[in-house]
Amino acid sequence: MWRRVASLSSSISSSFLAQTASRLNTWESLTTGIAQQAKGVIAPKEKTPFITFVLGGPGSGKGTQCIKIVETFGFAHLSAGDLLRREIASKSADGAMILNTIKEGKIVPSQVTVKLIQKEMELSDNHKFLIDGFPRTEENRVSFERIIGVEPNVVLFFDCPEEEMVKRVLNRNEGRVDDNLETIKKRLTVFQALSLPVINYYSERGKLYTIKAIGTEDEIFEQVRPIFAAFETVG
Ligand SMILES: Nc1ncnc2c1ncn2[C@@H]1O[C@H](COP(=O)(O)OP(=O)(O)O)[C@@H](O)[C@H]1O
Ligand SMILES: Nc1ccn([C@H]2C[C@H](O)[C@@H](COP(=O)(O)OP(=O)(O)O)O2)c(=O)n1
Ligand SMILES: [Mg+2]
Repeated sequence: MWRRVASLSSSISSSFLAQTASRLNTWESLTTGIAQQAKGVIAPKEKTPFITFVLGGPGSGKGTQCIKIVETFGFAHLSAGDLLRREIASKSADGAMILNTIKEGKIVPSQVTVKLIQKEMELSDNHKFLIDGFPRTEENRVSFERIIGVEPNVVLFFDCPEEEMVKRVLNRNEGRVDDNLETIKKRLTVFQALSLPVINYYSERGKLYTIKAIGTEDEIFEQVRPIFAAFETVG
């Protein structure tokens, strides 16, 4: 599990820690390093993480399908957009910059977003993560790999016609500052220019699962379900 514990036994030998460190390899950066474990701050994560990136244009249904995946397969849902909106609401130092970026339909600097994702991953007891709306740019992707130190197991792409995405976003009714025609148009341009290359990257690496994101929510989920069911069977 991913739980933090108050202390590790002070009798843990350095050779044990060395072995643990080598087993953890990719997780050292995420868990702030083995040195802190030696100090008794953080317990080793017991399970290898299973990471799914959830991609698709604005309004393609990522968040809606993530809720179903969580209910059915027990993932932790980390929405990059929700984490950024939480920063705005908390009036943190980056809040004003994030708000302006989102209003403009642009992408927040990767370091900010990756740090928020990293914090949520560290705090989670789960080892299965749905990272929704990330990576949206090559810079996002490279930054995650550098800071977190792992690659996704699965990348879902919700492929939806633009006119359907626009219709859905304009009807979303969640009071979002970016759910207006002007911002959506900008977001669609950013999606084509910056997000499609990331989708192509994962396609070339054989990690991409493309979902035809039209039809009812349940019909779409029936395309999603077998992808995760297959991984459950494997282990
Ligand atoms: N299959 C669907 N058909 C019609 N509307 C949908 C469908 N899936 C989601 N929606 C609605 O479209 C809007 C955008 O969905 P959302 O899940 O927020 O997309 P995203 O996270 O990709 O922007 C929401 O109001 C949602 O209720
Ligand atoms: N990786 C990300 C994800 C979201 N953002 C910003 C810019 C996006 O337009 C907004 C909203 O993202 P969100 O995923 O919530 O949007 P949709 O659910 O696709 O409509 O947040 C970002 O800068 N970087
Ligand atoms: Mg969303």
